[in-house]
Amino acid sequence: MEEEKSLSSLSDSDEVEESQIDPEEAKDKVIGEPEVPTLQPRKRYSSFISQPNHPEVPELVHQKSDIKMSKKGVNVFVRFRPDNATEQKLGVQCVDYHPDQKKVSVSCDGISHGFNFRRIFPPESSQEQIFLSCALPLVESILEGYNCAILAYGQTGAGKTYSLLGPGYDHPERVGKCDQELRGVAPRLLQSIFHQIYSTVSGEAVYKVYTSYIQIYNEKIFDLLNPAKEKLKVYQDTDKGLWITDATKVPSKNVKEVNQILELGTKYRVTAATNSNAESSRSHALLILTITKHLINTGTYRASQVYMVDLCGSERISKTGVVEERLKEAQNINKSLLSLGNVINALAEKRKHIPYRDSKMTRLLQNSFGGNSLTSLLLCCSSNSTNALETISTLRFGDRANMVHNRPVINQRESADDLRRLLTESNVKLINQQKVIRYQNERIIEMETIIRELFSMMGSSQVKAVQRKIQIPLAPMSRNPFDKLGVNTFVCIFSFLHPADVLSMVGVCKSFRQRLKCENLWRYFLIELKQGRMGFKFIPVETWDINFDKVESYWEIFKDKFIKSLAKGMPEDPESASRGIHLFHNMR
Ligand SMILES: Nc1ncnc2c1ncn2[C@@H]1O[C@H](COP(=O)(O)OP(=O)(O)OP(=O)(O)O)[C@@H](O)[C@H]1O
Repeated sequence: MEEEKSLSSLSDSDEVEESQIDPEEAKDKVIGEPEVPTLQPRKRYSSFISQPNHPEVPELVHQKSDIKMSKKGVNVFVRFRPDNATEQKLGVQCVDYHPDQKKVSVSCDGISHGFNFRRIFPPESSQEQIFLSCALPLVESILEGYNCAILAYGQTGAGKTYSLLGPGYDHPERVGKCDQELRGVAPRLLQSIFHQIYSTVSGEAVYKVYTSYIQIYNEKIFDLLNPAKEKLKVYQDTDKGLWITDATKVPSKNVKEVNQILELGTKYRVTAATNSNAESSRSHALLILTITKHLINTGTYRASQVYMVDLCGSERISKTGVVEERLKEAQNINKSLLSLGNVINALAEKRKHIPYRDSKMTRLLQNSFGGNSLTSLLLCCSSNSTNALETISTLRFGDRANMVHNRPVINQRESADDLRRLLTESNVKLINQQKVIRYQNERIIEMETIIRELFSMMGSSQVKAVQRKIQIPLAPMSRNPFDKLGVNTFVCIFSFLHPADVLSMVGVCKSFRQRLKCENLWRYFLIELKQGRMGFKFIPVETWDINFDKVESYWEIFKDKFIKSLAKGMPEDPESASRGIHLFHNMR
């Protein structure tokens, strides 16, 4: 199995050779294989998804959430579970739900306590509703490279494991075996993440997913995937962020593999029977997903960590009736939850010192509360009067968590190899462009020579005929026929080139740009643009019915954009260039 490394510490050498893995074949792989799979999105998965009832991803097809997660704040949700048999006998309902699903009031000893949260779920709410609100809106951010945390908090027996994982997740042999509609937030989130990964357009990104599963028991961190590893340590630095040394990270390709990891871990998670819960979790469990995304086109690596946290329940020792070993556990559980409460209070009050180091749990959740993470906190409560005090205490905790501000950022870094590759590609492009420019320049010189020869062969009567036709007075002293006609050789060449070529050459070739100082050339070019004749190399003069009176207004529109940097000198004879072009078209 691969050892834990911080996400951001993944160096290029950590990335194994990329291979395309067929998700079908991936299903049969066993956990703990040494190779790190790369999850290449497949186009065919996209088409699966567009078929509404395809068996591969049936329940994901129409999933939508009406919740918009706050990135800065902790998003607090509340779920009330149905009464159990004892509660039904001993108590009554003490909760009033407001129809807006955001307000709730709890009655205790004749006093009503009101609270506001992002959404409140009454006992009849389904597992799917919880997932759609608390977790689905995070999926996009997770795959963008944000850290996310989903935490279940509440009194013992209030439904944290049920909501986060599902019924049966306290028993290794029942992990992942519950009915589909009873699956909790975490398995649904995993499915959604893998679904998104495989349905991204192939070739854009390559993903890798690793899973870790740890527990905090009696203030020590244990690796649930390798119980021989005890007392794991938490480290933090500005570069690598927060990481747990030595925690096993298992490369995972699909939900089935993560379920196998959960199954393995659940064997070692400490649970015990208490008066409040026949299968009470005695440790805080953290399922940690590490997702790396390599964006091929930009050579960027993004990495996110997803914390799915099933906290132990707060409990009144007198009520739960625990003794000896269980009592020590209960004291430790309460102590760490108290530390969490203190951290939340300090953050809510914007104190300078936040006591993250008071317990292992608060240290590990440093990103989730007040740090680099998007956080969804699910408060699990009973709505029965026998638990009213605990419910109020849970809701007060959530009330303070509402005031906590986080600072999530996309975890991103560039890969040196990819940057080198992109640089080489740009250099090759540049060399090719330079070749094209050289070729074009050679052609221009060649054409200039031909045109000069052509003009020198023209007798003075021919030149006069041309002059009469276009009504340009001859400059009597000029020796060069070009000058006589008021035509610049380069202007002539310009009229032979495709305007798009001209523009691209101007963009890349300094000497070309310098020769194109004459404003009239630009006028000509703009007229061509305006008249939509960019597609023709030679423009028949018959169709060339430009109203020269309007040239000024075209010119005004584009002058600033095109000319400012290019045409510093004003033409000596503003008419000459356009006349020259006109002449050339007439001659052809
Ligand atoms: N929404 C619900 N609908 C039906 N049954 C529920 C619901 N929530 C919890 N339960 C049941 O209540 C019992 C206690 O739930 P669970 O073990 O999830 O509590 P917990 O908060 O994780 O407790 P602990 O902190 O002691 O581990 C379980 O039998 C569970 O199946």
